Amino acid sequence: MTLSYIHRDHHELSDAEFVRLKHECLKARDVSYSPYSKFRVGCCIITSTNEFISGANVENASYGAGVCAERTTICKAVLQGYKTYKAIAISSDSNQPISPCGICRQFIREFAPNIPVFMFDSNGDQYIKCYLEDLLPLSFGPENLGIDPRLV
Ligand SMILES: O=c1ccn([C@H]2C[C@H](O)[C@@H](CO)O2)c(=O)[nH]1
Ligand SMILES: [Zn+2]
Repeated sequence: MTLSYIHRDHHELSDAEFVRLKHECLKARDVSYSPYSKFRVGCCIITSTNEFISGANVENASYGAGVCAERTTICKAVLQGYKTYKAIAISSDSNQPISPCGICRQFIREFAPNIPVFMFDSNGDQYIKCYLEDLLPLSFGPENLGIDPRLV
């Protein structure tokens, strides 16, 4: 299990990438549409070609139709042509880092089987970093169906 709390070793990313990832992830909360839960979540991903793409949760009067920040962000990236990622970050207004729900773990897994997941508290002072494989062990993915998402 690779799980670490409140630390400084964001080794896959440069310091500049980490700072930007955090900033864009926190800023993304501003576009959250969450009038029902009033729980704003922001997300940012860095694509394998170093684009930063952000999103937020979008809720619905039919509550179950709401979409989490992680999935709006990934959909945005895919629709812009980016299907492989090197990091994902999420934040909310909670003073504790929050972690992606089960559906989002599966959604991330489709395009990024084992990227680092950074979970920030509301002001970005503290974060948890772990890997997707730890959040979703023994996962099912496109390879099991003979598909390579990069080639689709
Ligand atoms: O990791 C998470 C957890 C929750 N939410 C959203 C879903 C809903 O809009 C609100 C409350 O659950 O937060 C996310 O976007 N990502
Ligand atoms: Zn989710």
